[in-house]
Amino acid sequence: MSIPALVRPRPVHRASDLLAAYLPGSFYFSSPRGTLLADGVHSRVRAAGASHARAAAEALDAAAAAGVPDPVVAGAVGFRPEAESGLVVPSVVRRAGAPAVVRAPEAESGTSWTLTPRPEPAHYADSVRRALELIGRGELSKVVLARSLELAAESPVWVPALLARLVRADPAAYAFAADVTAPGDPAPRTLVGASPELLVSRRGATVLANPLAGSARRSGDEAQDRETVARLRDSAKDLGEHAHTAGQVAEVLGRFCTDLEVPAQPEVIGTPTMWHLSTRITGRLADPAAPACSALGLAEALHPTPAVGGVPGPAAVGAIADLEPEDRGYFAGMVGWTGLDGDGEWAVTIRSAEVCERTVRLSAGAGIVAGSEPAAELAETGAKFRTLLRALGLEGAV
Ligand SMILES: C=C(O[C@H]1C=CC=C(C(=O)O)[C@@H]1O)C(=O)O
Repeated sequence: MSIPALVRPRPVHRASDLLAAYLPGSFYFSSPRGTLLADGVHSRVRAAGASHARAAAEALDAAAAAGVPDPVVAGAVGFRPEAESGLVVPSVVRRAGAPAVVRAPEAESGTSWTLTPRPEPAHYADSVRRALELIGRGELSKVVLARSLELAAESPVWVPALLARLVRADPAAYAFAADVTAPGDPAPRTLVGASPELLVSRRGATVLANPLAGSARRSGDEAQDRETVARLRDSAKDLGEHAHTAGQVAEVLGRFCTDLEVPAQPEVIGTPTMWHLSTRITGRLADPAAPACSALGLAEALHPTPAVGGVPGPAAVGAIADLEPEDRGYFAGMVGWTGLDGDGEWAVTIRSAEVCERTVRLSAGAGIVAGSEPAAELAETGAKFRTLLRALGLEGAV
């Protein structure tokens, strides 16, 4: 006679209820795989140096021993993991299915904002030129250069409403809101966004990564978008930019997997505001029990992919430090969760903003390769801002 496995029944929630229950300080993450809302802090995960996976595994074991139901490590890690990290084991986790498609609510209007580009567009274009010189000298093949928009509202920004608009505008996105308050912040700080890019997801021994690179603005006009997609699919510059990213992600995952499936050609995927070249890479883990093979361990091994860093990686990270006047903070890092069994899901923190009371700092980057044009990269980063600007009711402001 077989003995039924002991299972802890999970409460059943609706994705829309979890979204409605989000409050600043909670952790929210939704994707086509499901929705997770986490509250309270059972413990904080403090990693020595850049490696969080081992500290996370220890924190999860301790939480399970203390009786925390369904323990997960959740939160965000910045572009420079040694500088910014906000990972916790929450006290309570609620899960639901993927967000449903509903009519996106109109963004608030009537708030007046001041907008400050950081750096000035001309400075960004100049940085692109300098990156092209490095590429011309053979020091780099690709580097992603980012810029930010700093917005200030008249009154505090209500993050739950902003998150709800992001989720409803694109229920298939990796949508998130994570508390990233740092000592010295005048008020709570939240990282919020709707990323199209899955860094890595793990379910049992199966892993999936979905690197994106190579982009075009989505106009909303069907005929024009058909042309744009056809051009993107054939663009040697974008295909090259994409190959750097997909190749590196496949190479890193190959170290952990017994078999890996990498499509020969990227496909084009769309968000409400952009088109991207996309490669879905799947693999089977050789040793799923190793902490390095947890979803967080794999995410750390992959970060920064050339979708946010460049090739070769260390030279690109150095060039970013030299050419970008502002620190990236949590932009172009990772956000997600990992459970006790090592399963989980981590997205790249792009199409995101850090919100602190009345201020919103949103950032976007573009991959620079031989053949890139400063004006086009400036326009591409501007187009990428639209995910957040739309949700703030500010599209067309830049
Ligand atoms: C760095 C960003 O996008 C990355 C992901 C998709 C396409 C990209 C590109 O075409 O440059 C970027 O690598 C961003 O949105 O800020």
